Amino acid sequence: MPVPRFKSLFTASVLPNAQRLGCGAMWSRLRTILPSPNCLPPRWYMNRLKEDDTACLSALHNGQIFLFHHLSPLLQCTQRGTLRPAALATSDVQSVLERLGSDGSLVKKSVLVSCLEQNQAQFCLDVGELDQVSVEEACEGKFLDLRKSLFLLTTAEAPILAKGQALLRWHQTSRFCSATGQLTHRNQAGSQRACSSNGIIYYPKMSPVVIVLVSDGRRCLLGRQPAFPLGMYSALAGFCDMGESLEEALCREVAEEVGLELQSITYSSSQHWPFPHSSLMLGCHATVSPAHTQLQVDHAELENARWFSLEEITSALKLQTPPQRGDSPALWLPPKQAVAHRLITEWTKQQLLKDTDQNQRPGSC
Ligand SMILES: NC(=O)C1=CN([C@@H]2O[C@H](COP(=O)(O)OP(=O)(O)OC[C@H]3O[C@@H](n4cnc5c(N)ncnc54)[C@H](OP(=O)(O)O)[C@@H]3O)[C@@H](O)[C@H]2O)C=CC1
Ligand SMILES: [Mg+2]
Repeated sequence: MPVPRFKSLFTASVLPNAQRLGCGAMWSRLRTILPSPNCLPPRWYMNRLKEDDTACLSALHNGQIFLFHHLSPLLQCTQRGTLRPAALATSDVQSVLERLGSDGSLVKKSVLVSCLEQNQAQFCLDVGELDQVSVEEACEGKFLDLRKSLFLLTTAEAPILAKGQALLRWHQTSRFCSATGQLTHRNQAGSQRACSSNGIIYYPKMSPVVIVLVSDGRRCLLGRQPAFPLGMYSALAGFCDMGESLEEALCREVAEEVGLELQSITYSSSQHWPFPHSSLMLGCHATVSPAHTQLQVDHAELENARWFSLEEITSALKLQTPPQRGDSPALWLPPKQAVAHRLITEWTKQQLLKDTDQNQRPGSC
């Protein structure tokens, strides 16, 4: 497809304004002069689909769907033996649903999650009301628990599944208005619900969660919850309390869970995480004084927490398969898609650089 001249014009002049004014307002002003949908940058096109039910329905008919069954995504095996989320053409999903006796309205319950470069929209749909095995056979895939999927998937589509599950769950649990008790109705994109009696609009909610990799300069601190897979340790995390800043939440969580006082905090990156409902994970690094590293683990929160050396972490990062019952307990780290993994990788790189710098100093042997 030829690159539209509009695109470079928007990127250079309109996009910065859109960011300043807020995309919604900017979109309303510009919708009359914009070119056809597949010339729009994907983010703008997504915004249009959220506001225009007819356009969204048409995008759904020409789009792709990731299927879920009771919130577990459908995965397919690739020729190389790896797993990938099944992105099915809407027309194919429609025929499968009809063959399995569902009426045509089910597909309209899809929620908009993403958009490919050529503005082909991607949706998620939960077909929990149909027989799981029949859908798996018809679509040549398997529905797999999302937590397990995130450990197995290496594709860039993993965050789309996480977002899709969070949105689907929100719709399943937000059918009634909390003010009037009346039914709520969703827009076609699934980005909001409105009360049928007083029009209050509800948007999907996320809980802010802080997550921190604490270091004493030589080692990093990881904790283990009883529900974690065998051998897995992760960075310390906790929900923000109402009114707390990121820094206050971090200091409180670390003090509560392991009894340490943080010296410095640096922000790293954030991530949407679909568990337990829908969280915005705010990832940070923090340091404690090497003189005060004694842990007081709160066993109501954590099964265990301990300091890990650089060697232990680098070996764990190389592990390809999770430890099995009966193995000697090896350290197993969170999946690559998790912000905890990113924090651990960043810390490891920083420590290796520090070691290299020290070895290259004049006089070091
Ligand atoms: N992506 C990643 O890399 C990682 C993500 N995480 C995620 O971080 C999340 C938080 O970590 P965790 O250590 O469990 O948190 P906390 O240490 O805050 O402990 C969890 C407890 O906090 C209470 N709580 C307070 N606010 C909420 C809320 N909005 N939703 C649910 N529970 C709340 C609940 O207690 P009660 O039941 O008593 O009310 C819950 O059991 C986890 O859900 C986990 O999935 C964790 C590690 C890595
Ligand atoms: Mg915690």
